[in-house]
Amino acid sequence: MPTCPAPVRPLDDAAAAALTSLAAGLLADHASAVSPALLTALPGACDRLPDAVRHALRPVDTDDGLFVLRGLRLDDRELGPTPGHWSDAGDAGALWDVTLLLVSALMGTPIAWDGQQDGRFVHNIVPSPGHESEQTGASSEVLLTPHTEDAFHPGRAHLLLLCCMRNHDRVATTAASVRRTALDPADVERLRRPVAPILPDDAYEEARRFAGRPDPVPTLFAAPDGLTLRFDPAYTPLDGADAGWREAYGRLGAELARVSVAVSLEPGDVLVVDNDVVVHGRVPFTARYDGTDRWLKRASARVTGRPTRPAAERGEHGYGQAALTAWPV
Ligand SMILES: O=C(O)CCC(=O)C(=O)O
Ligand SMILES: [Fe+2]
Repeated sequence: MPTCPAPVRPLDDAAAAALTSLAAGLLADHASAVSPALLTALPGACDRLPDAVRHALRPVDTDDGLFVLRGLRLDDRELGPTPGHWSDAGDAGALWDVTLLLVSALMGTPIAWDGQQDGRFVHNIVPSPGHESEQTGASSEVLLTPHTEDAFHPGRAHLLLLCCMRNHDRVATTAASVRRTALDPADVERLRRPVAPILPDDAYEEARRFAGRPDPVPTLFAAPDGLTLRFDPAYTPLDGADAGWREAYGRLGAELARVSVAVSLEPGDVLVVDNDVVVHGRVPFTARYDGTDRWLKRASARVTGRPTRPAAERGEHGYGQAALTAWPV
């Protein structure tokens, strides 16, 4: 797998400084990165950024379905130890939470989930003892299979943002764009039919106890700009699917593996992924558990009016989960 052929969007020093000082000002005004008032102040703060910065921070607009924003400065010596678990993170790296929220707010509306990481809008992704083999951000020893983020839910993000705090071992995030695959039109037709459901992942304890019937959902969707996908094989039971559909699903997985790129994020990088076009994952690694582990911050945003998903999704129950938005929309 090639390492980082992902498109890089450079942020020049002036733009990086404007963003960082805006984030520092917001954090000083609100004392904590998890303050609800800070969230509602984000759009007004974004309006104060120069046009050039706003342009550099436009959403993903190519068939790669992703880019790496590079240019924000992060000094490892100023960062405390990597938390051992997301629940120990507290205010660690809070300036980066606010920076990531600003980048998200420039592209859409940040969202969060009651049932994930205490409803925080910025998640801490760190390897945690006891979770090594899970299919969640806290794992390490296993391949995190390529997936659409929060694929089980109709309110999932359009954009996923991963900001790298620390990555000494250069562990790669993987990403594959459905628009780079070469699929047989007959397979596309099959996979556009709602055949198998996608269950909530292990990060959502409450949703996993939901008693309602899981609805089958389409895997592919023909949007006006090209194909989009909703794909999470680790949480997709295939028992109700016929053999032809299963084979097509397998060929989609193989094509995504063929076009997959490995992005080894550097401190200060923000990987922006179009969650309708690209599935992402992570290669296996061995956790250090000594305070110097890999550490990412993750935010999610919705972009209103995007024609990238079937209208029928709006009728889904979402396993009783509701996304929270940073401000009323
Ligand atoms: O650790 C990574 O590179 C990606 C993990 C992941 O899938 C996520 O944070 O949503
Ligand atoms: Fe993910």
